[in-house]
Order: sequence, then C-alpha cells, then structure tokens
Amino acid sequence: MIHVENLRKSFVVHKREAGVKKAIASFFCRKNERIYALNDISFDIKRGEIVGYIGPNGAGKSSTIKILSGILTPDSGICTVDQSIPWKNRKEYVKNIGVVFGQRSQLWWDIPVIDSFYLLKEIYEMNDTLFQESLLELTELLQLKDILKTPTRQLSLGQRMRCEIAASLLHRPKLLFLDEPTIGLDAVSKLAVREFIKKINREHQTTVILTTHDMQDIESLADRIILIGNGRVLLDGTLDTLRQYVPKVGASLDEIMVELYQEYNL
Ligand SMILES: Nc1ncnc2c1ncn2[C@@H]1O[C@H](COP(=O)(O)OP(=O)(O)OP(=O)(O)O)[C@@H](O)[C@H]1O
Repeated sequence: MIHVENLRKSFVVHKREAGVKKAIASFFCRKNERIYALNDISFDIKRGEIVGYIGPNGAGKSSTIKILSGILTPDSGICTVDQSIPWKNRKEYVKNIGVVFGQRSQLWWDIPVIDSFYLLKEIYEMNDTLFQESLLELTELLQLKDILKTPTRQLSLGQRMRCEIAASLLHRPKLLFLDEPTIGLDAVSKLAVREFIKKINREHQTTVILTTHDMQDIESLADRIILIGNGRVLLDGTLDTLRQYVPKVGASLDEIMVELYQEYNL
C-alpha cells in the first residue's frame, strides 16, 4: 500500500549565533544552513498494518507524515500510496487518507463541532447517506453526542481529540496518520483512543501509522515498529525485535528506548 524509497528532505534555516553582538551581526548578514530532516528513508507498509513510527525529538517523524499526507514535497526519493504520489493531485488524494496532528487542530475553532463536520463533508465531497452513516457510527463509538454542538475552543483536550479523530475518519479513509494522538490525554481518554484505533483497524482494515513518544501506545497498538533517528531508519521489526536489542531483564520499554538512543548517539 505504501512504498517509500530513499526519501530525503532538507530545510534551509537561518543560522543564529549566541551573544547579542553576533545576533545583531547575523540580523544584517544572514547565514543560512541546510538541515537534513530525512536522510534516506525506505520502508513498505501493507494494507491493514498498524505501524508505530517512533524516534527521539527531531528524528524526522512529522516530516515523514507530512510527506505521506502530501503537505510537504521531498527533495528526492520515491513515495507512493496505492500508486498515487501524495503531493500530486492532492484534492483527490486526501479523500483516501485521514490525518490527526495531536498538537494542531483541523477543526474550525469558533464554530460548533458538528458545523466543522459539515464543512468537511463538502471538502471531501461526501454524499448525504455516507456522511450520515459515518457521523452516526463515529458519534456513538467516540461518545460525541453531548459535545457536537460545542465550539471547538470550549472543548477539553480529551474531548477535542475524540472530535479530531472523528473528523479524520468521517470520509472513511483507508489510511490513517496519527501524529501523537494521545499527547496530554488522561488515562481514561488514552485507553478510549487506543481501543477505538484497534476497533477501526479490525473492522474496516484501516491502515494506521502512529507516531508517539508514549511507549504504552506502541505496546497496545503496534504490530510493527519503525525506529528512526537523524532522518534514518534504525530498526524495523516487532516489539520483540526491539526488546532483543536490549536484553535487560525487567527493563521497561522507556528504558529500552533510552538505551537504544544512547547506543545510536541520538
Ligand atoms: N518547516 C521546517 N523548517 C525548518 N526545519 C524544520 C521544519 N520542519 C522540521 N524541521 C527540522 O527537521 C528535523 C525533523 O523534524 P520533525 O518535526 O520531522 O521531527 P519529529 O521526529 O517529528 O520530532 P518531535 O518528536 O519533536 O515532534 C528537526 O531538526 C526540525 O527542526
């Protein structure tokens, strides 16, 4: 379903120097530097998989998700999702994907959630029957009934995240990108989100790519883990593969990650 080969992405950033004098000098004479967010990433993902895409801060996880969802274009490399190139013909492409960025909202801030859903219906060009079916299913599964008429800005984080996930799935995409979907959620909301992800994967064979720093998300959801660091794939396997790398009896997944990051100098 997803084929990624030798993907590279760099950004040109303004180089800032420490100290007031150097900061003033660099204001008049800008020095730029190129940083490599993705440095040769390759992987394939099959339909129906739940993949945990993990790595330390700045590893390149969000950049990959942005390329896969067509928001960013890479410098070079191949990236296809069901034969489509994500950043080409985006209007059609987005009908097949759902995206949740835990740190950002795709809902309109000042209007009731249900109105955002109606706007998304138009954007995805959904027919009335499919929209009503989907809305009913998601409202029930994510317990949205009492919050649909509330403007997004008045929702708690947990309520908003349930609405974000519903918004990403209204048009029944085959592929779902979740970028830190449980960030800041309490234990009850985290469990509810995890259960919901398992359910839609099981019942609709939705392929899920999940980035998170919460190793319990990974433990509960991911069949497969792709660990990246400094824009490269460091490990691609199951949780057991990860555990075998650090054969320390009784080590938690967080401890294993710390050891791995140290081993790879991340
Ligand atoms: N728009 C941008 N302009 C400049 N640099 C960027 C931009 N987006 C990302 N980067 C840089 O690319 C690298 C990878 O960033 P990215 O956000 O993909 O990492 P990440 O693995 O998602 O990190 P985190 O876990 O902190 O969210 C970082 O060094 C980051 O500073």
